[in-house]
Amino acid sequence: KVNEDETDRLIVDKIPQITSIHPEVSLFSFTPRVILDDQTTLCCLAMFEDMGMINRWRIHKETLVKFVLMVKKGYRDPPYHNWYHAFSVSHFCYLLYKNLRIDQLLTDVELFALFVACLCHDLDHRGTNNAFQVSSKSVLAALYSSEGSVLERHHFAQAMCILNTEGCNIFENLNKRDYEQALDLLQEIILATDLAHHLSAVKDLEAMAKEGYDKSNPRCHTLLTCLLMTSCDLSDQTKGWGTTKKIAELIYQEFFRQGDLEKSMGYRPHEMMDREKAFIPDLQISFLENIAMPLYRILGDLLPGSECVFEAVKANRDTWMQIRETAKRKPITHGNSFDFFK
Ligand SMILES: Cc1nc2ccc(C(=O)NCC(C)C)cc2n2c(-c3cc(OC(C)(C)C)ccc3Cl)nnc12
Ligand SMILES: [Mg+2]
Ligand SMILES: [Zn+2]
Repeated sequence: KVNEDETDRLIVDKIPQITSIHPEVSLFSFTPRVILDDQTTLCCLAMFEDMGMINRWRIHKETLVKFVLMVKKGYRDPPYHNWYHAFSVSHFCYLLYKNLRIDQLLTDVELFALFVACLCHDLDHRGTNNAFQVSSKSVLAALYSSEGSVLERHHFAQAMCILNTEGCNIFENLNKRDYEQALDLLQEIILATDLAHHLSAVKDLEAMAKEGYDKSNPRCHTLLTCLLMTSCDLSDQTKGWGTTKKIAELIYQEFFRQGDLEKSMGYRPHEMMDREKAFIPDLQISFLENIAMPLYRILGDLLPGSECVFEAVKANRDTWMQIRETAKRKPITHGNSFDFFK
């Protein structure tokens, strides 16, 4: 049960002007993880309000409060895939709206579905990846492994459960057409956060970046919403080095716990999940060069004004290269992968 007095207070109090939460909240340089946990719900309400979504979709304030609190409660507390990840991902979607006016490229239903997908996209994440669902024969694998994207199908199912909970359906006042489209988009966008799905779409994304975005082409809309979702999902990498370093600590805490579990089950874990083999600078340079930088380069090609975002990711890759050189000269003392974070 979401506690009553928090809900009541959020319902009664007027939604504040978003800049009253932090004057720099609309800048790409702003790091949403500085916002205190009990302020994140209020900030979500303020983002919905500032994007004009409460009026446009006739969302009942009480319904919105209950929805956001249920989503927040729907996250577990692994080191990385927790509520703060969903909140920071959603904040980047808000930045794309405020700074790059993505509302001029997408329909208002697509924009609404994208923001809701950001909030819901990792619901009930267990801190283990899709491969682990299958190898550990988890309940989720039993449910979804025949279709693939096991975790992402579960995240979507959890979002549907919340929308179907009494008093939490923020789509309730959409007309039939918008309602059906919003749910279809929500599923499509959440499924797009499967790394395998993204990697299979990169060729098409690069082609679209080359040809240019055609607002009259439905395929372009689909590709762009998926790209914006994955850009939000990785947005910690677009901030300063402090954030990049902190996120690496959290991600590898989560990865190494999975590796420990795999070892206890008699499996040999992926090197990046094996605390005895992982060399974090190399792994992060590879992730940034092979996944993050190509993603934000395409974003920069498609959205004028977002070049600064790509530059920030590149700068973080460069810092990892400096760390790598220093670390290579000074061998790791007692084989602890986290020495870089001292
Ligand atoms: C800092 C950071 N390092 C990472 C290092 C490695 C990997 C990984 O899975 N490598 C597997 C091999 C086969 C390539 C992911 C990493 N990662 C993600 C991430 C991105 C995802 O997919 C989208 C959003 C579609 C890109 C899905 C899940 C996650 Cl956890 N988010 N931040 C990170
Ligand atoms: Mg995910
Ligand atoms: Zn995510």
